[in-house]
Amino acid sequence: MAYETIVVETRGKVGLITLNRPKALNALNTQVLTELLAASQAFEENPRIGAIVVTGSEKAFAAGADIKEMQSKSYIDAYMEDFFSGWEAFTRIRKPVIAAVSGYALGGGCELAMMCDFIIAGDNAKFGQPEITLGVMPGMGGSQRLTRFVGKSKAMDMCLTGRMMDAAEAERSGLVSRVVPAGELLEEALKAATKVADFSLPAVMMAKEAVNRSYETTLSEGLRFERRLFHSMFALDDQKEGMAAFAEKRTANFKNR
Ligand SMILES: CC(C)=CC(=O)SCCNC(=O)CCNC(=O)[C@H](O)C(C)(C)COP(=O)(O)OP(=O)(O)OC[C@H]1O[C@@H](n2cnc3c(N)ncnc32)[C@H](O)[C@@H]1OP(=O)(O)O
Repeated sequence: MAYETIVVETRGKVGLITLNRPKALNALNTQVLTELLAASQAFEENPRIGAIVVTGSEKAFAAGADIKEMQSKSYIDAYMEDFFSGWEAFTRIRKPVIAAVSGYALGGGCELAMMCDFIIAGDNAKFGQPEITLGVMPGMGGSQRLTRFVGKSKAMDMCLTGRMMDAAEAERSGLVSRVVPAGELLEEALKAATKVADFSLPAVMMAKEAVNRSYETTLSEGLRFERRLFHSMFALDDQKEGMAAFAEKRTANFKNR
């Protein structure tokens, strides 16, 4: 597929997707969604890829859903096409996905970052859910995911006032896993992704599935799910290799089997 709104590259075992609509600060339109899904699906199916990084430009990860594309929609348009539901497919990618956020991550941009497995932010990052200033509210998961990340009080503050959170506040609040100097963001994100990609892919995918399950179920069911997945890992060659490598004081050579 020829991509126009994203740039797709591989860096070793990492698939790198860069949002690329510089004139619109990477606003997320239907074409971006289609291309992002195609690229991430291609990485999902590529056995040489163990992790995916999604990033934007220095100024903007993404300044939101494309306001100009949606401004003239009617209620019936939005309802019949189940507007924004297509983004859920991105959350079904089973390989780990890291968001590397520099600059603005607003509205849908913040929501896309939260769909990833974790967020590494440049120290210039700004997160926000400013939809209220447009006469609407978050529609790509912000009211739900942001609340789970930062708690009710801060999520209400962000969604009701539309204010932005800087990188330091985002880290303190648990929205991002780490903050790095903006100039080193991509390098740090690729380093983290490469570290993940060097581990056993089935172990990584099961760990991702287990953490995600904690959002959807009770603690006792989640613990049971975790234990069952953990038990199943003793059927992996990679479990034998990982533990043998530890005992033999050498680096493990995982085969993703
Ligand atoms: C509604 C739901 C459910 C989800 C959403 O995501 S709605 C969108 C939420 N995001 C926003 O409201 C942010 C909108 N953008 C801004 O407030 C500003 O662009 C800024 C503060 C991020 C940056 O301001 P700056 O002055 O540096 O840059 P601009 O001149 O304003 O923007 C450059 C260029 O990009 C276009 N742009 C920016 N954001 C969007 C967007 N979300 N959708 C469409 N286009 C966007 C902006 O219009 C301008 O283009 P033109 O020069 O052609 O006007």
